[in-house]
Amino acid sequence: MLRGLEFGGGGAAAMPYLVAGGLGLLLLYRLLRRLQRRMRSLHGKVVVVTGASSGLGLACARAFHAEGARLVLCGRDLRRLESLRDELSERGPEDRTPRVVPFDLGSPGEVARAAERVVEAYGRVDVLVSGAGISYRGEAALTAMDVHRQLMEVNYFGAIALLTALLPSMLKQGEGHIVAISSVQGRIAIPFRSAYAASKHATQAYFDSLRAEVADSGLKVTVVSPGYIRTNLSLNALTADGTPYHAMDANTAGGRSPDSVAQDVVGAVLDGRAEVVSAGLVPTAAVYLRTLLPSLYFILMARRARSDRKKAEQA
Ligand SMILES: NC(=O)C1=CN([C@@H]2O[C@H](COP(=O)(O)OP(=O)(O)OC[C@H]3O[C@@H](n4cnc5c(N)ncnc54)[C@H](OP(=O)(O)O)[C@@H]3O)[C@@H](O)[C@H]2O)C=CC1
Ligand SMILES: CCCCCCCCCCCCCCCC(=O)OCC(=O)COP(=O)(O)O
Repeated sequence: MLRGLEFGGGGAAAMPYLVAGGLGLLLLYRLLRRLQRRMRSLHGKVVVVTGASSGLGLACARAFHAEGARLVLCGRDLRRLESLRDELSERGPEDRTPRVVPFDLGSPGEVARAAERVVEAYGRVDVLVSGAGISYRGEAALTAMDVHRQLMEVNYFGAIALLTALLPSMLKQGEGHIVAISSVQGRIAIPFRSAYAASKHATQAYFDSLRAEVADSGLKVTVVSPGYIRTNLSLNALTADGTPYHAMDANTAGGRSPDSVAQDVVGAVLDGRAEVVSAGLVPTAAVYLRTLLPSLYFILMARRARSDRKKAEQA
């Protein structure tokens, strides 16, 4: 008994040393990661960015260019892609002038040809940032099937069609990095986002499978799951009948800056991370809640649906 008490007392006395040791190990781990990151470089790497004409993709293009990468810029809006190319070409040597490959990810016929032009641009692809995407706002029960299909076509099928066309050359190289820009809505589903959340859940699952399959081929796969970002996403979102939503949501307007999320994307590539949840406390907590206490999460989401519906009726 006495011995036990003595032991207990000794354990309490050792606690500060254990805490200090733990913190020391954590600091050492962070320091090593920072050193490792400094040793990796994106200089001269060929980085393909889809969705480079706006928002997060545009910010990623700027961030990778600042790291010394050679860029291939993709999107539909040629004018905005060319304007980004001109902006970046003024900031780097001529051999790093970005190439522009415009195409519609929602048009299956265009993707294979576009992939050829993407590889031709610099003769290789080191990093693919699959950032293009559209969102949606609507009641599942009232949503036209064409809208569900369009969300899947752009966010999921288009993205994996491009990747499938680029994979053989990346596998042949034996090194490369694939970054899927998903969303926290690839981990949790919220009301009135059925088509969007479904397309992002599909993205998460596909890239998790792929990561395992290419693990021994020298290719890394990162899924980035951001929370709200200040971009045009809500303006461009589709509604239940397929017409654009055309409004800036408060959540979108109050979201993180695209530049800071782009820094997380660059960091994830430099650190070779498998996944990054780039979101605030509440969306991140929601991801854990959905996994650990799903019944509570479902109750909260039913409440959210009721409240959103009431707000829409009053508006
Ligand atoms: N904003 C947010 O709150 C969040 C965004 N995300 C994700 O970030 C990604 C980027 O979105 P974000 O920057 O916010 O939104 P934006 O609307 O600002 O940008 C979307 C980009 O996707 C491109 N795109 C859309 N449709 C197509 C298409 N059919 N073919 C080719 N390119 C297309 C657009 O280019 P163009 O018009 O030239 O075709 C544009 O460059 C998306 O995958 C989104 O789901 C994730 C979490 C939160
Ligand atoms: C601190 C304890 C919190 C416990 C969690 C309670 C659950 C609260 C639910 C919160 C839901 C967060 C949703 C976040 C959605 C989001 O960030 O989505 C990112 C996007 O992709 C945005 O696309 P959208 O078209 O929806 O604007």
